[in-house]
Amino acid sequence: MTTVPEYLSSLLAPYRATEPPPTRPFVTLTFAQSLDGKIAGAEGKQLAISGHESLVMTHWLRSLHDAILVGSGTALNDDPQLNLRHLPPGAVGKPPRPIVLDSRLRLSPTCKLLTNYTNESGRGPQPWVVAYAPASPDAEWDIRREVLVRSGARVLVLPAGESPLTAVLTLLRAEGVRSLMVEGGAQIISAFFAAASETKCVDTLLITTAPLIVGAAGVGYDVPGASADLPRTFRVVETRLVGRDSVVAFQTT
Ligand SMILES: NC(=O)C1=CN([C@@H]2O[C@H](COP(=O)(O)OP(=O)(O)OC[C@H]3O[C@@H](n4cnc5c(N)ncnc54)[C@H](O)[C@@H]3O)[C@@H](O)[C@H]2O)C=CC1
Ligand SMILES: Nc1nc(O)c(N)c(N[C@@H]2O[C@H](COP(=O)(O)O)[C@@H](O)[C@H]2O)n1
Repeated sequence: MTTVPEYLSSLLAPYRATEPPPTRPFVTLTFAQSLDGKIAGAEGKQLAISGHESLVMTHWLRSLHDAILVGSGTALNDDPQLNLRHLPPGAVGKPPRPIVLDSRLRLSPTCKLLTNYTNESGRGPQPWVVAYAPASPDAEWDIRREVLVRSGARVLVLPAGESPLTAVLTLLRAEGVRSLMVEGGAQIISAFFAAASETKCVDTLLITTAPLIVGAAGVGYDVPGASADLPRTFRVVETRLVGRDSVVAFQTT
């Protein structure tokens, strides 16, 4: 198949056909988990949770968004590429802009996101790093920023302190991002669940569950007040088997 699966394009059609709110992009929160709700192994070890078919699905989903966001924990731990390399040969898809939410500018200047950008002849979009300004002048922070910029990143800076995710989303919308796919990791997923229940800032939630048990030492995520709040925030719109994995899609109520 060389075009986006119909169920994915229909899922996002309402958002792709309309203008997002002025304060945020359309947001899709998505991740892969085991049957026991783990997204990584002990000590954050990256796991191949998705089977081949659902991994391809995730790459099609990436192609339907302007940008894809991960936290700095994921960027440091997994050194992801966030591109479309698992699409089948001949497939045409627009690569999303990678964005790392990196409060303290910990991203490595030699990470794949930056080296892919600077080394590739047919470059994808420039990676953006969203950071928070230091509370007081900090020469080391200034150097880290300079190094990242020289290594190919665009660094966007929010005011000092942990800005709420709504401020991050407003900044990205002001910078022209109309649709944002959020892939993780654990802290970011938990923060988006909390923000979704408070402000309904997640339009689509798509969870891939693989038939694996990781065990108690694996990394999970938190959903505040889940049993009461999830149905108030999201309704199920699609459940399907994708290869050996089950995929459940929710949209905001
Ligand atoms: N199975 C899956 O689909 C995925 C699994 N993962 C796994 O997740 C793990 C990494 O997760 P974490 O260590 O929790 O790191 P994370 O990727 O959630 O990043 C956390 C960092 O994000 C930044 N941040 C900025 N604003 C924030 C806010 N409002 N709330 C929370 N964080 C904010 C902070 O610098 C914080 O340290 C890795 O083991 C990785 O393999 C990551 C993505 C997807
Ligand atoms: N969909 C999905 N399935 C898994 O099994 C995973 N481990 C992840 N992880 C996420 O994908 C990122 C890696 O992306 P690249 O393959 O390098 O493009 C990783 O950092 C997690 O965000 N996702």
